[in-house]
Amino acid sequence: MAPELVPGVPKSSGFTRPATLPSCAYVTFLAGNGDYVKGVVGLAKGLRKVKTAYPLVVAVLPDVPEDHRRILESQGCIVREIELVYPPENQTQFAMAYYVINYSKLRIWEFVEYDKMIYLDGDIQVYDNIDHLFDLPDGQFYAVMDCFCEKTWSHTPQYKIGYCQQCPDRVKWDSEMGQPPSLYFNAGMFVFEPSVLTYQDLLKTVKVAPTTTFAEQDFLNMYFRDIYKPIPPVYNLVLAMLWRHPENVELEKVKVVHYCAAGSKPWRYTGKEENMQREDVKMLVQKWWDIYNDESLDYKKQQIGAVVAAAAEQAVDMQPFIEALTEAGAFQYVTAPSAA
Ligand SMILES: O=c1ccn([C@@H]2O[C@H](COP(=O)(O)OP(=O)(O)O)[C@@H](O)[C@H]2O)c(=O)[nH]1
Ligand SMILES: OC[C@H]1O[C@H](O[C@@H]2[C@@H](O)[C@H](O)[C@@H](O)[C@H](O)[C@@H]2O)[C@H](O)[C@@H](O)[C@H]1O
Ligand SMILES: [Mn+2]
Repeated sequence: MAPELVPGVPKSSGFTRPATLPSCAYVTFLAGNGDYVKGVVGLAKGLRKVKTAYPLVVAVLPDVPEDHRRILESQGCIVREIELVYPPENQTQFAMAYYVINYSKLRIWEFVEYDKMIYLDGDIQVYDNIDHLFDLPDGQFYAVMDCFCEKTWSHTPQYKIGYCQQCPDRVKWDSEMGQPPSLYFNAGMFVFEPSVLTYQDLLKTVKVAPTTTFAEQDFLNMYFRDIYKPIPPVYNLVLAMLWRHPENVELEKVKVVHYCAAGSKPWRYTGKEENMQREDVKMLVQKWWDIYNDESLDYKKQQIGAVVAAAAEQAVDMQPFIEALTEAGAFQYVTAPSAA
């Protein structure tokens, strides 16, 4: 009999996979012992809520403490330790000082047990299933176009003349300034194919690349410029788009929200920063918390529920197991419909 197909299970897990079925996974990045772990827990629960068929791998730097790693594993994440990637010696002032650690995202190209991965920042939430992105044609780098209108871009020529790729006709690029900037993506979400050759070339190139304000985001845009393919903004709503380009946003259709505007990280939200009192921002922050606080989305409860439902379907009497588990305090359990 053909081996059971378990989509997204890495080959190394002992399952036999037909060569034709690609192995896919979501991957995020976690550094430090701070509160970004809440972002990753929220992401894991959000992906479960939209019933993704694929696992979430968390690439952790060595400074992520054991207890945070245990929390992530208890939420069904695959925790993989990676080494720090140091950017070359530089005098550049990054837009955010902590961007210096973001170069370590490059390590995910080494996860070659997966044929295709979707990278998601820890400050992203997925509100609709996006598994279909794994079916995009190979050989391209897919991501959503960023916006140049936030103050974080004030150092750039495009900001100085008010040009933004989100609305190239509002203020046209002045050809006297040379070529307009190439299409530029936000590196908080992208679809890519792990590869040892690409990984080695990335690490070699980053050592000699100029360091710039948006650190690894700028570097990835330079590196993948020739194969970058924009995908619709519903797959990565850079929050500032709500007030910078509302004409490009249909909020009810948005599948992925990126809480990257200053003050918008839900787990740190105070509402004090600019734009943070907007009704749409407050709604999106609440939406994130509703998932984060939803215990029915916790990994353990979901798994037991799935096992019992499957057993009920196969008319297996789970009562003795449920009584034993309940006595052991494993969970407050609503008895599954009787198999009879
Ligand atoms: O202290 C930190 C800062 C950043 N990150 C990771 O690096 C990503 C990029 O940083 P951030 O999202 O804050 O950048 P932004 O998208 O806001 O520019 C985060 O989403 C996290 O996955 C982290 O784990 N710990
Ligand atoms: O290290 C550089 C970072 O650059 C990007 O964030 C920026 C960028 O998108 C600007 O365009 C926005 O104005 C800004 O708000 C936002 O924080 C990525 O989201 C993040 O993952 C990371 O790569
Ligand atoms: Mn982010």
